[in-house]
Amino acid sequence: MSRFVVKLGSALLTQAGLRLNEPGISDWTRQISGLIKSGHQVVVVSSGAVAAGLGVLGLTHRPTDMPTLQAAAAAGQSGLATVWETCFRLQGFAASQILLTHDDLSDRGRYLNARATLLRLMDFDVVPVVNENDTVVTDEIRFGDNDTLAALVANLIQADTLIILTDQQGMYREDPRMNPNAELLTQVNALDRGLDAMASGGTGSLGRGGMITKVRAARLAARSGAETVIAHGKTPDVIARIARRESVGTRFNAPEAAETARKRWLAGHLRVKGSVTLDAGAVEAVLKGGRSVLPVGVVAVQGQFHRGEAIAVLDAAGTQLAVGLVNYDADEARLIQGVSSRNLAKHLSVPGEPELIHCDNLALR
Ligand SMILES: Nc1ncnc2c1ncn2[C@@H]1O[C@H](COP(=O)(O)OP(=O)(O)O)[C@@H](O)[C@H]1O
Ligand SMILES: N[C@@H](CCC(=O)OP(=O)(O)O)C(=O)O
Repeated sequence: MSRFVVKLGSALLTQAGLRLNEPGISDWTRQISGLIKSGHQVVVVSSGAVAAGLGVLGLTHRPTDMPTLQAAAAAGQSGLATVWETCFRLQGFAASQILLTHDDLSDRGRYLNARATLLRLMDFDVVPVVNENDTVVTDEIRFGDNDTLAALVANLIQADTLIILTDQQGMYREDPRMNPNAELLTQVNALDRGLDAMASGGTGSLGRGGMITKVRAARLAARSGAETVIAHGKTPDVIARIARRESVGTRFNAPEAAETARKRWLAGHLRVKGSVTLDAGAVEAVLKGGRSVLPVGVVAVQGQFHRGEAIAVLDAAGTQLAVGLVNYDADEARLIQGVSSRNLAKHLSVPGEPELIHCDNLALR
């Protein structure tokens, strides 16, 4: 048995951006049902609520303001879920709707709950259809694109393969909308940082993330050992062919062994309330030595956060190196930055742990 997350983007799920692509959804449900009948488990991550809602609201263009976008998502989501459910029922399966926000996945208790529910649904052969809960999220906490959400779901259920279906044959060396002669990449290493420069954030008129969010999603999925395949959703039998490991689209190999579940959960904190900047010695200790972040190596503290919350760890250039759970409030961290751990009592009335972030609570980016 293998576990798959199949993500379908807005570019595929709508017809001219105004109606749901029902023939497409019918064909993908047929393919996904085939996988389930062969003993595999599948979670679907489906975009398309906003695009479907535009038609319901009588709009001909995607609005830019949040209330109208959120209204469109609410108006479109029920129709989207109904189409998935109807199509799966015709294949002999039930479907279920799961709407998630970033907060659901950054709170450890809710994360574990979501995991248990998804796994239980699949035990019952009920197909979870996941989307972002667009109607309630604010700009600060939204994933925005469903590529990131799909990668976190792949981490959550420890999927073997994340399949991202879009309106291109895969990832090219350059955006094919800019250079139609760009070369299609068939096999890459998900951890190769060189891929970022080839993937632009440019999208079609409906998508949100472009290729860059897909590359980041592949890297995130690789944390739990999942491979990612990006392919064109209209390639005949694309899902079955990927499951048979045929060469379709771009396969992102996941070379590293899976991280611990706790570190994966930590790495999924994409929105943080603050950060600390490290000096060069501390950067080296954290990156190469796998060491804790000590107050003595901190040169600046940004934002307002509380003990136990997730914060980012930056180098002097502002590059995010890691995310970790901090042992002090921001105000305390400012008092002890640059201070040796044995001298904390001189700066704090109640000194706590010697580490600002313990290495067990630190996930490298
Ligand atoms: N290197 C690249 N290879 C392929 N597509 C790219 C690349 N860089 C940018 N893109 C763009 O990414 C788009 C797909 O992303 P997006 O529109 O967000 O679709 P979806 O809704 O499926 O997520 C493509 O149509 C393409 O224009
Ligand atoms: N949650 C949104 C989808 C966001 C989005 O457009 O994502 P994507 O198609 O992955 O670029 C919706 O249902 O409309």
